[in-house]
Amino acid sequence: MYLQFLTLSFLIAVLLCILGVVYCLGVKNKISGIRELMLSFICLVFLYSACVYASIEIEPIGSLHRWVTVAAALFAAVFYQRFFLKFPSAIYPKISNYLFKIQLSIAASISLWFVWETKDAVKTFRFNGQYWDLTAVFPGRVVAVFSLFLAVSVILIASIQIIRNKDHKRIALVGILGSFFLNFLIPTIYLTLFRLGQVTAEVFVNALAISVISGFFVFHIFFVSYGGHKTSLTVRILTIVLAMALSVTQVMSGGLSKAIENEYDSLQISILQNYNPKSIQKDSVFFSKVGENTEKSGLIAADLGVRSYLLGSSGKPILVYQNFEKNTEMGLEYSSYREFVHKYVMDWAVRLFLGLCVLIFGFLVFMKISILNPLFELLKGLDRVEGGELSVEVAVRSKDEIGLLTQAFNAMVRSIREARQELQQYTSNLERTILERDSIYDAVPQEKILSNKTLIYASRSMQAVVDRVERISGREQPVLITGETGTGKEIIAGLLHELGRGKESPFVPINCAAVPANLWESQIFGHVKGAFTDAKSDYGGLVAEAAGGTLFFDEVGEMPLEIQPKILRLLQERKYKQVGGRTELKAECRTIFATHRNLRSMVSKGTFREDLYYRINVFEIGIPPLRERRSDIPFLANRFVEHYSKQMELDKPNISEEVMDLFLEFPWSGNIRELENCIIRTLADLKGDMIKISDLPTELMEAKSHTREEMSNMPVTNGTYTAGFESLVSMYSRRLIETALQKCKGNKSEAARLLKISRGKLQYQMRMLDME
Ligand SMILES: Nc1ncnc2c1ncn2[C@@H]1O[C@H](COP(=O)(O)OP(=O)(O)OP(=O)(O)O)[C@@H](O)[C@H]1O
Repeated sequence: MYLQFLTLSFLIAVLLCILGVVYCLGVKNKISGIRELMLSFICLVFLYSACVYASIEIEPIGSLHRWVTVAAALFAAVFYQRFFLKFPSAIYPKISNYLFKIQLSIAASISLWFVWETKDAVKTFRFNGQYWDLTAVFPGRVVAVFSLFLAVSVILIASIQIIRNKDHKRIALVGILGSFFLNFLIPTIYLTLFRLGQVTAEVFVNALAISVISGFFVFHIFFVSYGGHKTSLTVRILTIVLAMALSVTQVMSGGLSKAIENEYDSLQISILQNYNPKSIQKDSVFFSKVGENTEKSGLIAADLGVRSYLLGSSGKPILVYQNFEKNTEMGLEYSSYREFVHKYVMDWAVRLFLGLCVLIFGFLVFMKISILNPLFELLKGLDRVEGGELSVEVAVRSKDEIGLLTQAFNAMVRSIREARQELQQYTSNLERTILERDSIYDAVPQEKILSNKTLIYASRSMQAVVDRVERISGREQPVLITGETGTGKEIIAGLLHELGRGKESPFVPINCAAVPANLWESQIFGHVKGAFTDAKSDYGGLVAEAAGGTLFFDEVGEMPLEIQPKILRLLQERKYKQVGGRTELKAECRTIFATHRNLRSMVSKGTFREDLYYRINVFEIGIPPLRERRSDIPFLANRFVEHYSKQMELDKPNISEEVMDLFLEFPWSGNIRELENCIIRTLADLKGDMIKISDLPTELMEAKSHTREEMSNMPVTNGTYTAGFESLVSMYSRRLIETALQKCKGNKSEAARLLKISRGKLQYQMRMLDME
């Protein structure tokens, strides 16, 4: 048995198809590029086999494998199109479902038509020779037209998928058009030339095969690169390797069959001229058929009256044999065939080498662009990070493996950057706390009386906040107030408003977390009667209500993303339209925003618009949490006791020293609101004229007993403080961390939670104390 290159290429294709099916059955990841490559490759092989077999009458559909291929190809083409209609996202699902069913029915009908045309052969099981030469030409053409229609539609659908994907639209379209040109225009040109008799069938088939392979190659590179596949790098490499393998086999098989044919032609001529029946050797080995010129060779065979003969001519023996009554075929004798192939292979090996050099060069360029360049960019980014530049963001050029690596690198740099910011914040807080501690006992209370509240403060940090409010109160630009919940953002917004626009002007607060998503626009901008079902009358909206005064957006971090562009326009152009209204109205209010969220990190996560963030953040006022301005606590506590005892009609009680110490130590995660609530609850149940520990809400009493227990563990035993302040604090911190870690079995996150600090802070402390 002699394997020809053509057979080899078919074998490779079949093998790849089988592997592909096995692979696809096991793949769960729907956006795997490898799965997509395998599926479309299987369909493609069938599709083009059908086109070659059925459309071009190089050889009419004859043997069983051709018949099966054509029928299978019809179904493959339908599935191929279906695949692209659903991948990576479904296009017109309802219509495409109907389309799929109709196409399946057409494929089934054509297949049945084949069977009908060949019913005699099916009955007698005669799938040999050229049995269907005449009968099946017409359905063959239908298959060709149908398959080509499906193939064109596949490219169009893939183009739509790429356009819908939005990224890299233009370059992807260039690729698709290129592959369309290779896949369809080149074969069509060659088909026309072939029909006009300008090129031979072999040239046409070779042109078809090469353009299909390269078209497939280009199509895949572009579709996979820009279709958002996570495994696209592997697929692009696989595609190139596949294209190389197919090109080699195709060029070899095409060239070889052409060369053999030429050889036959010259041999036939010389044999027919120098025919001598006596030189024939019986029972020689036959390897291939010639098919052409059977008339003359048939005459020779008939003349000889035996089944097979070896004719010798010009040193090259050729076999003539008769296999059926009327069919006579010719072929080279095996040893001369082998000699011929060897000679031929050497000749073609050189050309192939040159071709492969071009492909390898292309592969290297691909490696450089797709892999090496992005990797070098990553290395450069790394160098900059090592040099302390943490604002590095390496551009993500694709969504493939290298793209994922770049994203991971960027995420890593981002978290280092955030950790450093956190650390800086922590250090400055620490410094502030130390300053506060020093000033706690000589603080002097200050008051700002607002229309409905009194702002009290004594700490330096709050003094700084109030100074800043006074400085910027006259400006028109938006102000962003940040700080933990309950720190007094709204009261500061009130101060800003009253100092700037005056006590008489309106102050309109809106809590962004409390507005239902569908009512945002009409609440802020107002609506005209009948603009929507519930708009029974005209409503001016909050912007109009705040005219001449201030519109205060509390919890701005909760503002829905869809409404943010409208607020941005309001701030930029100071104009807005009511829902259902036609005229543009002028906004005449000042805007203040407040949030307890970290808007900067929301921007980097894409949950808050960057442009709006920069627009509202013209002046930022950060309010420190209560635990960092403890000198305010005694004055706030006394003011709340005074205010609420009056409200509850009680005689104003005093706060015991022990309670005030606890107030100063307590972590107050809810800040001033928590302190205020604690005093209201205490007053409600108070008996007597002194607030004692036992009168406090349970969580504060528990905190007190824990603090006592913790304080008794302090490494100060003899009251001499010989170790000095720094080492005593370090020793105590070490002991606290050790006990927490022991309790949590070494789990740092849990220990940090127990100590009520962040994990990062715990790790930082452990490093400072040499505990790691
Ligand atoms: N310095 C202060 N002096 C007197 N009362 C204060 C002070 N700061 C805050 N308060 C009171 O504490 C409570 C909470 O304050 P406010 O509502 O302004 O905080 P917030 O930061 O806006 O809270 P949230 O983030 O929950 O909106 C209010 O009752 C307010 O009157």
